[in-house]
Amino acid sequence: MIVTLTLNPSLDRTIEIARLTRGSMTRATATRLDPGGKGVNVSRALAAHGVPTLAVVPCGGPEGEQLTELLKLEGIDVGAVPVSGRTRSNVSLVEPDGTVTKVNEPGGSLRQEDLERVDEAVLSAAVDADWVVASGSLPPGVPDTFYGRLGRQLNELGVRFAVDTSGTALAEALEAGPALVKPNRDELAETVGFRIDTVADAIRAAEAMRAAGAEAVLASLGADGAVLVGERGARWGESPVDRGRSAVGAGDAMLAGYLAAGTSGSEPLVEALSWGAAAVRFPGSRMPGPSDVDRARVRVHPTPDLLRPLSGPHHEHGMEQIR
Ligand SMILES: Nc1ncnc2c1ncn2[C@@H]1O[C@H](COP(=O)(O)OP(=O)(O)O)[C@@H](O)[C@H]1O
Ligand SMILES: O=P(O)(O)OC[C@H]1O[C@](O)(COP(=O)(O)O)[C@@H](O)[C@@H]1O
Repeated sequence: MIVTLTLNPSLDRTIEIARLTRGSMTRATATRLDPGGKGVNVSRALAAHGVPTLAVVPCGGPEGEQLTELLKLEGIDVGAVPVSGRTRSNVSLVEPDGTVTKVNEPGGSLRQEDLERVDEAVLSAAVDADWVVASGSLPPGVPDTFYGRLGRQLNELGVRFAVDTSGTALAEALEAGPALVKPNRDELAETVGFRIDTVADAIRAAEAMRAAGAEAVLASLGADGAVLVGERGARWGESPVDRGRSAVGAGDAMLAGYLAAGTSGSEPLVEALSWGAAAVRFPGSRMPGPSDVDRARVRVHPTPDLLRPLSGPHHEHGMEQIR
């Protein structure tokens, strides 16, 4: 079983519009609502593939109730921890050329007693877990040391810990020696303090993250695929997408694919890339199931082209690269 922890889950509203014009009224052409947050998405992708998973989420207010309802409708086991702060809503505005403008709320505050109950929920579920995955931003009230401390507790239990976050929370988590981290290009650059312009830069940054404590680094590079750096060296692969709809949640689907490979015996980088590319083909943060994943399109390069420049500038969702 794979346990996910999303300390700052969300209701993700995706609104498709013809064109975003600041300061004017725009009518939506389509809209969808997904249960959201990075760990939540990992659980959704795993569940869609029949991989046992539990999503631990603090839930507050009517939005929290709606989140648990939506997750249950997708057949996901939810470890809901009731909290007083309201669950947030995040909005993505999507234009026909694929440009995504995203607004993420900070999320309701968590108090010390909320965090203790979250800890309890994760650690009791961890007893039966192959992995615990902590993903996403920390809501107000949560110290940057939270993931690092959780990682050390999981190490003592002998449970593998994966983390996908940013900033100081990521730097602190590295010190706990996680089995896996999944930075994107911006998170790599922010952590190591140099620009990531080529595959070689990404590999060098991933090596620096290993030196800081991570056992393996799955660094996602948007349209340029991903590098996997671990004790067996560095590998780079890609999975081109012709017609992408939304890269929101693609990193979460990719992480889910990597973890699922451990339970099925498949090649982790191929699973990661094929699940990530499948998510990009869907609107909003819809997660792919088995029939959506096309492993034949994945190219893992035996020798990475180190000098290959990465496409586009550093970006959050990068859909301008998909036409
Ligand atoms: N434009 C794209 N074309 C093909 N694959 C993509 C594209 N954008 C994202 N992906 C896939 O999704 C993965 C995660 O995307 P990325 O934007 O790097 O992460 P995150 O969503 O965490 O910011 C990539 O490694 C890649 O496999
Ligand atoms: O916790 P954060 O960093 O605010 O991110 C939350 C958002 O991340 C998502 O999980 C999508 O993640 P990515 O686009 O980074 O893959 C959304 O569902 C959610 O709105």
